[in-house]
Amino acid sequence: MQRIIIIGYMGSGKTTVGRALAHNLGLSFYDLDWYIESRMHKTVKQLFDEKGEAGFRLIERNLLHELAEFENIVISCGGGTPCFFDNMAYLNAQSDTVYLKATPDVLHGHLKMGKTVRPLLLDKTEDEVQTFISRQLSERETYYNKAKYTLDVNLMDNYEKIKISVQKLRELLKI
Ligand SMILES: Nc1ncnc2c1ncn2[C@@H]1O[C@H](COP(=O)(O)OP(=O)(O)OP(=O)(O)O)[C@@H](O)[C@H]1O
Ligand SMILES: O=C(O)C1=C[C@@H](O)[C@@H](O)[C@H](O)C1
Ligand SMILES: [Mg+2]
Repeated sequence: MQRIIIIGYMGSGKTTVGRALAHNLGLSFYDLDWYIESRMHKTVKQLFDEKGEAGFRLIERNLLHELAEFENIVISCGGGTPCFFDNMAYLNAQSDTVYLKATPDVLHGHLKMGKTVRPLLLDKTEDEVQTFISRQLSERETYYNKAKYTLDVNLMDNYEKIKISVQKLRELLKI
C-alpha cells in the first residue's frame, strides 16, 4: 500500500507536482481543497466567507481524516493544513510526507500565474502579498519542517521541470 502526502505553502506546486507524481506512479490523486469543495458543494472561498477561517479549519481536519484513509493515493494538502490541530502528526502517522520548499519570491511568482482564489491573499496589494508570504512562511515552516522528506522546488521554474520534480521525488522516496 502506498500513500504519499504533499505539503507546503500556497503556490509551492502541491497540486501540480502531486498530480504529476500520482500519474507517474499509477496512483490515484486527490487534492484536499478539491475534496472539501466536492464534499461540501461549496468553494473554499465560500466556506471562508460563511464560516470564517476557524470553521473552514474544522471542516478541513474532518475531511483530511476521511481522505487520508484511502490507499494507493497521492494527496496534496491545502497550504495551511499541517499548521492546525494535530494535523501534522496525523499526516506523518498516516503516510510518507513531503514538504515542497520554496522561497517567498518563487511562491509569489507561482501565485501570480495561477487563477485559484486564495482567500488569505485577497484584498492585498502586490507589496502586501510579498510581506504576508514572507511572514507567514516563517511561522509555518515549524510545521512544514516536520515532514519526513523535503524537496527544494526553487529551481523547478517551468513545466518541463515539473517532470524533474517528479523524478527527484521518486529518488527521495525510493519508489
Ligand atoms: N515547478 C513549477 N514551475 C512552474 N510553475 C509552477 C510550478 N509548480 C507550480 N506552478 C504553477 O504555480 C501555480 C501554483 O501551483 P499549485 O496550484 O500547484 O500550488 P499549490 O501548492 O497547490 O497551492 P495551494 O496551496 O494554494 O493549493 C500554478 O499556476 C502552477 O501552474
Ligand atoms: O494556506 C492556506 O491557509 C490555504 C491554502 C489553500 O490551499 C486553501 O486551503 C485555503 O485557501 C487556505
Ligand atoms: Mg493546491
